[in-house]
Amino acid sequence: MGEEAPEFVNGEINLEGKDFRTATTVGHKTYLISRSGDESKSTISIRILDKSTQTWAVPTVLGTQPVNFEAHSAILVNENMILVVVKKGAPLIESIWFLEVNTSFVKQQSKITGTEVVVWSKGVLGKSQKPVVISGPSGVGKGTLIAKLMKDFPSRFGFSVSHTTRAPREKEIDGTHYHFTERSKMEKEISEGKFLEFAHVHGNLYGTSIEAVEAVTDEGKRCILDIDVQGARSVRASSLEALFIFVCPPSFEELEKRLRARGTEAEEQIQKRLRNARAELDQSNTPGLFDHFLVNDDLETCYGNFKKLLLLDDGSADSDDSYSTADSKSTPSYTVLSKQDSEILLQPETHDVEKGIASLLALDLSSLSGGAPGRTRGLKIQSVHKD
Ligand SMILES: Nc1ncnc2c1ncn2[C@@H]1O[C@H](COP(=O)(O)OP(=O)(O)OP(=O)(O)O)[C@@H](O)[C@H]1O
Ligand SMILES: Nc1nc2c(ncn2[C@@H]2O[C@H](COP(=O)(O)O)[C@@H](O)[C@H]2O)c(=O)[nH]1
Repeated sequence: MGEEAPEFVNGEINLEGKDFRTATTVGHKTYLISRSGDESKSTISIRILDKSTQTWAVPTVLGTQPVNFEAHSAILVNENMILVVVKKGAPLIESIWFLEVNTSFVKQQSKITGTEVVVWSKGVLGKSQKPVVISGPSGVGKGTLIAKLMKDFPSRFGFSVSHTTRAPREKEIDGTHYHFTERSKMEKEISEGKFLEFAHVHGNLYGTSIEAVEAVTDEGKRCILDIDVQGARSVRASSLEALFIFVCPPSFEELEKRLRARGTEAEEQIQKRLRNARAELDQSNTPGLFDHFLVNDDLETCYGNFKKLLLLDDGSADSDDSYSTADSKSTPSYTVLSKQDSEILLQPETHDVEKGIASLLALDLSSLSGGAPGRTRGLKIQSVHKD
């Protein structure tokens, strides 16, 4: 594993002098978190000691992990997760991570892999607006509506770039319209838990990676997903809270006309898409699946109604959860000091306090939401000023 073996003193793990290693006990298990590699290219490795059997396990580690840090500190948040603060010399918010050890996602993945599982989730300040899922039959105009929204509100909305095994159309750019990928590669990544949802659509595999959604929300934008009805159903069943909109054609004849006029599909594919359209229109009526329906007859009218649903018609922003006012651009390094109820105190390095560039911080975890396989949101940070 590339790091030193743990030493024991009186039956406990000896951590003395090892600022790169922490041991956190959750129930009868102790999670040993160590840095492996050097400071310029360090990653975290994890081992689990089952105290009842005195056996070590190397868990399957999922999620995006913290990299390139000097040291870390850790504290138990609750029986489900450990807060890990890494020392990075980067804005504090880049340093706050959660290691999930017992959440429902961990249990689900443990069942699938048949191994011990831990999952990383990055901490994010404040909450984000609900992503918007847009579904509807091929050719109805989803892409056209989304393109108009992106053009009018580029700083407010971001598109979740899906993965697909279908071949790119002329003018489609890899990484912008889709991540065009090989089926075997995509299937492997699905089995590694990297996808929020996936479905076989019109003979190809399509899917939304967790990273695709997080990349948009990390930029502070509202995420738009253009996915089929099966995908919408999977997102409904996931932990991602979203707004679900179904776009209907004014008639089946008009849908066929648009699909043909677009000129991107061969006849066989057009026939397949039209057959699937009937099924999608039927399934869109599943109770509780879609929150809103839009009929895309006249484009401008439909776009106006779309904006109304997103509360954009009167020039006001959609409900915007306020973010913490803590200065997330400061770069002092912090370590975990103590925990009381849902508040964790973080201590800056002594010389940062002496220089007057840092004070104690209180991390309020009472409104956490989300979590692995996505980000852990709802963090609030406040400076604690001494009188
Ligand atoms: N209201 C409308 N009236 C007439 N044509 C339209 C309207 N909306 C979209 N179109 C046209 O219909 C065609 C299909 O639209 P678009 O590509 O946006 O559909 P889509 O739902 O995204 O399809 P897919 O699911 O296959 O990606 C395009 O050529 C587009 O210009
Ligand atoms: N379940 C998912 N469906 C997706 C995703 N990305 C796109 N789609 C849907 O596929 C069809 C066809 O798209 P096309 O670009 O080949 O015309 C369309 O209904 C999309 O909504 C996805 O990630 N997951």
